[in-house]
Amino acid sequence: MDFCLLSKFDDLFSDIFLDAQFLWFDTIKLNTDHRRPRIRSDKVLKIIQDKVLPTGKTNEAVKELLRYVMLSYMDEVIVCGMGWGSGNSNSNTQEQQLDIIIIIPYLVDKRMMSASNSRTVWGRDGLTKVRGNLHHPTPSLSTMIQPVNVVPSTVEKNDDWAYNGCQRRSWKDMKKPFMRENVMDWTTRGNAFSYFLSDIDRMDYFKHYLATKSAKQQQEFIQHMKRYLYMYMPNAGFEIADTRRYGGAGRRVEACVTVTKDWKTGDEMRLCTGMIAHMEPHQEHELKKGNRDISVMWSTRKQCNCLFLGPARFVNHDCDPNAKFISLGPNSVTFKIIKDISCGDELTAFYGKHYFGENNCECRCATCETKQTGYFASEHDDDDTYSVSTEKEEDTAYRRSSRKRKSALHDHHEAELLYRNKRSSSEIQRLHPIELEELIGVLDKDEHADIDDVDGDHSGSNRYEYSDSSAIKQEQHTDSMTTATTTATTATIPAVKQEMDEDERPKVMSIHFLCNESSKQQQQYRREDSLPRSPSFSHSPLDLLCNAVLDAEYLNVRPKQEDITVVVSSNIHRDATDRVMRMNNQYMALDGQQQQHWRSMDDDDSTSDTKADSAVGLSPDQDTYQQKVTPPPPSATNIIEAHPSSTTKDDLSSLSSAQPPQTTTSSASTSIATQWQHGMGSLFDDEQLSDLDDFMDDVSDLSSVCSSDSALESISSSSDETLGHLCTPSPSPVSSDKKKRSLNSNQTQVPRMSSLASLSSSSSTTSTSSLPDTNISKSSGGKSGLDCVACGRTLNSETVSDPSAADVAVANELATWTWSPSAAFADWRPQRCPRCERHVRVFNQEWPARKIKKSTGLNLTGRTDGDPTLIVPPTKGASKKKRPATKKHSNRKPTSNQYINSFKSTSTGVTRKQYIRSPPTPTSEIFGGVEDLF
Ligand SMILES: C[S@@+](CC[C@H](N)C(=O)[O-])C[C@H]1O[C@@H](n2cnc3c(N)ncnc32)[C@H](O)[C@@H]1O
Repeated sequence: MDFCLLSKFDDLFSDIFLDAQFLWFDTIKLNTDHRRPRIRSDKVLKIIQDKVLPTGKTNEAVKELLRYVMLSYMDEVIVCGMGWGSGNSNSNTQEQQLDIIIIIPYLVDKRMMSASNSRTVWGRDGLTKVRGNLHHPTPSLSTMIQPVNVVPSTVEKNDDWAYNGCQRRSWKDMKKPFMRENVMDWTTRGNAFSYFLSDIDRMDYFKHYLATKSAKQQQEFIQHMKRYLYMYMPNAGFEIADTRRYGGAGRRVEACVTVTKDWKTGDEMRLCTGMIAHMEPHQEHELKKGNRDISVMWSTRKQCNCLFLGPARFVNHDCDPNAKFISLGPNSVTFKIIKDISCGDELTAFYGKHYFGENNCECRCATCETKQTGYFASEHDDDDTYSVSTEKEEDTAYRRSSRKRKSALHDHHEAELLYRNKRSSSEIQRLHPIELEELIGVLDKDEHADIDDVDGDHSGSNRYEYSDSSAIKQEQHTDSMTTATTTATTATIPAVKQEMDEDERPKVMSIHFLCNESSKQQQQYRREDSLPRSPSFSHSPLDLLCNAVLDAEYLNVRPKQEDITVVVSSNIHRDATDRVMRMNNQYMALDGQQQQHWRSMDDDDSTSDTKADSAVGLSPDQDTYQQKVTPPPPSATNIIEAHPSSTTKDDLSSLSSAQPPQTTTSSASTSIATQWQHGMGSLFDDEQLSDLDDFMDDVSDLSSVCSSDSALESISSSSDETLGHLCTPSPSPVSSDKKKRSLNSNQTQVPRMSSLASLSSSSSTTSTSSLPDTNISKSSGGKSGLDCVACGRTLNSETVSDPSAADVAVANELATWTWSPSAAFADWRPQRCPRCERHVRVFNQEWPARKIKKSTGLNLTGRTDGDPTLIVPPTKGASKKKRPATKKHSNRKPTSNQYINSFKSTSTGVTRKQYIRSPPTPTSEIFGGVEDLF
């Protein structure tokens, strides 16, 4: 697919399907000239809610979208006209002539515009203001619109006013004085407008947009639109959320993907897809210039950079990811789960070893934070690190100051070894009994299998059950067909080339299954493969041994691996000789049958891979590794949970000091999560749930925005005394300066705790995001004194730990917990946190009220202590429960009748739908208002 086009499509769809719906910040766009289209997002949402959310009918949604978007556009126009007429001096007073001004979009029939006898020219500022209130950006409107005067009272249904020119009539002909409501009434009855709109109806926006596109491009447009719609499908199992983890010092909000249900290892998230487009070097350069090269991937097969777009592009990198890229076809990518993921966790993949600088030295993933590597590596240890023994050097390979020097060497060495590894596979066979060629064969075969699978078995956890499945399959089929001609390519050579050519190695995600080359290219690769290898590598025993070691590792991991990019982890070199000798000895000691068995075990092992994409191939077995470094002693936190009152400080402190922090944290996280799930489980009765309920259940709080330290704070506040000990500053060698860098997405500053420090980023991404909002209300009483009415989190002001981030925080105001009333919303105070607001708007569900079937005395956090400060939103079974938070905010000024009504009904017992209408928020207020209009 053409890069330019795909990037434009992606900007458009991420805007209308994400930014305008789901998120309260704008995702990064690839085109600087992108402007949000003037499409009513509530209309789009309605289509999604009608067609996709309940039944997953994306085809119908696409049809509707294409048909109605222009109509929505005109609705907006009417509002603008009304706003202007009601308050501006350009319009006459109630008793006098009044022009209702309709802005006719540029794209609308030109005849209408030429027919207009416009008198009133809109000032750009006035228009900006009106439109600003409607949450629309203001592009160069002056070039996009033309004023037209219409006199409402005199325009009859069949008046051919548009073509005969607009006649100006007196507003006083109207029976009622000009009031906002009358205009609404008029527009609703809309004689003229019904005619007008029906005309517009035939000129829809997207059709116009697509008119200039070829049939293939139109197809791609629709296909890409569907990729975004898949996000809303009931069985999608993921959603796009926000995170500050990767946002740099300014804690910029970025997008991430969080899962909305539990995923098991081996599952494929086939509704979270991305498309890859080939990119020319100059295009890449352009992206780089604008700092928009976020989704660039290196295709080792195509030997070029590609752009990776679609919802899948929001998956962030983690050095110990829980998913890996897999192919849905030559240009289509999705994810395979490689570690069990709990609902609410962030989905992560491995981009490549050097994506974030040498050895990912700038990586901010949770794993790096836990291990104090990457961005979180200690400056403190740097200088000593490089000069110590080799083994130690490998242990501290990611230390910061030595990073450049070391990694340069490391990479060179690595690439060399890698190349030799490939080169001398025959020699290695002599050393090692398992045939490398065979293994590579398996890899290729598996890659085929993976792609073939797309067309075949859909019996996985997320198979397509809806009418669009055929369309999806069709796409996949097309992709697969293309793939069939290309998968024969041997991927190892480009991989080696990539590793070898240090200068050319791009800072890109490494996806290796891209395989769209022409057969000519494939032949070229094959030719290269058969060429004699470079003689520049020595054949010394040491080299051969290294090769053997690499192969030993290679063979040690699961051979069913689609990824082909091979990156050698520094850990691999450790105990290299030992391992080879041991393996050989063991193998040789077996009789023929056992050897056969050993091999088949290797073949069958489907659970050992823990690294996605390129890292998996040669990474040491993760389980073994983890067992080595983190023995599982009893966890202090577990004890606290089990016996909160009986655990003494001494017990805790001794436990705390007796075990490695990672272990404690990890256990704590798991344990708390389990406890919570257990508590919540008692609320639910899964078997009785309808399909819809299942979906609702799947939609969860995505805690990326949640301050992980808030959770810590909550935990610590829940057993303040007990945990007091643990809250002493960590004896970690990390300097205090460095600690500040453990910023993550925290808003609340709490002491770093030795045992709980890494709770916020406990191993992998299974961190607090999967935790409930335990004791949220206890931690509330924030400075602003506001709690989210749904989840109870405190809507407190942002505390930015990094002084350099302060200005950025201001810019991010709307995307944070911080609120500041603007002129437009002077009477509005936030009552839901952004996440809950989003769920209410999009899913018609108050988070986390869904799925709760009956009142069990448990509050929403799953605790049974009946804390009166905790909020229990009305649910199916407990709809009459009074919400303390409602009471708490009841003295606030209601902003609309609707608010008051729904407010009343809340206190008398309401349906869930009624409940979600209250209280007003910026979006609900606006959209509510606009809905009232039409
Ligand atoms: C493919 S995008 C992922 C989605 C991205 N967060 C967004 O909002 O569009 C890749 C970008 O995400 C950020 N990112 C992802 N993983 C990261 C990590 N482990 N460390 C630092 N930045 C990361 C970087 O800005 C990177 O360029």
